[in-house]
Amino acid sequence: MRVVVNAAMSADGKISSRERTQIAISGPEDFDRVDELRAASDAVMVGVGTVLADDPSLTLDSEQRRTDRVGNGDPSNPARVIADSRIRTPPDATILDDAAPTYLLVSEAAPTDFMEEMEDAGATVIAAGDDRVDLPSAFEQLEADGIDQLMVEGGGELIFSLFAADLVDECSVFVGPKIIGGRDAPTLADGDGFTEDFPALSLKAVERLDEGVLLQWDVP
Ligand SMILES: NC(=O)C1=CN([C@@H]2O[C@H](COP(=O)(O)OP(=O)(O)OC[C@H]3O[C@@H](n4cnc5c(N)ncnc54)[C@H](OP(=O)(O)O)[C@@H]3O)[C@@H](O)[C@H]2O)C=CC1
Ligand SMILES: Nc1nc(O)c(N)c(N[C@@H]2O[C@H](COP(=O)(O)O)[C@@H](O)[C@H]2O)n1
Repeated sequence: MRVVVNAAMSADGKISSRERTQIAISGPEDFDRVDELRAASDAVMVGVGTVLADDPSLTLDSEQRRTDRVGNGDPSNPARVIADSRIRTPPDATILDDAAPTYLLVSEAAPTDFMEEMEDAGATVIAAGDDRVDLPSAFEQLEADGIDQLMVEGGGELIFSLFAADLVDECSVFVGPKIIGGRDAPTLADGDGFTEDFPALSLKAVERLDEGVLLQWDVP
């Protein structure tokens, strides 16, 4: 499975403010590129922190792209994937609507009644890991279900874990014309951070977009 990380950060490297509310860092050109990347992916993933902060839909904005996917024999929207060890996703979260299939990656510590509630809401629950989602194992199960390209939008905790598990193939970051600041504001990769063996990136493309810059790296 190809794993493509895509996010937007401020000029000072923040993906949100310390209040963890959704901030539009991308401009219209970048949001359109994100929609195109979603359309080219089998599934779009975020961590439960992003679900709680943003209540995203993770679906396509463009009607034409939905029509094109159906013409190619795909569902109109890519599937949605949430890493949520103990099921903190609220039952009324937008990602549980019927606009696209949703996979909830949970751990064995997730309460059984919550798992049933999510399945009743239409989600496919995949359990992997004792206390926290074991991403390599969960990804094997997604791949077995036909997900060949997974786009990961964030947030910083999930992205760090993906780099730590050596699961990222490509990383695209839009750097927007804002300073957000704040030592507690989330960055592209949070978690515990690396102190050695820093993942190395190979620069693939640099492009001016909106009033910012799109940077694209391969992760060898
Ligand atoms: N500018 C941008 O492009 C984007 C910005 N954001 C912003 O990011 C912020 C949210 O980021 P953040 O708080 O880091 O949350 P994340 O979306 O990264 O979710 C993190 C949570 O995912 C769960 N999780 C389950 N398994 C794992 C695992 N193996 N590794 C890591 N996490 C796991 C954990 O909760 P548990 O232990 O309960 O399972 C963890 O706390 C919001 O402010 C949002 O607006 C988000 C996406 C894109
Ligand atoms: N690419 C990008 N640029 C920004 O400026 C952003 N704030 C985000 N946020 C991500 O998009 C999700 C919202 O998606 P929907 O519009 O609800 O489908 C949000 O949850 C973040 O993952 N991304």
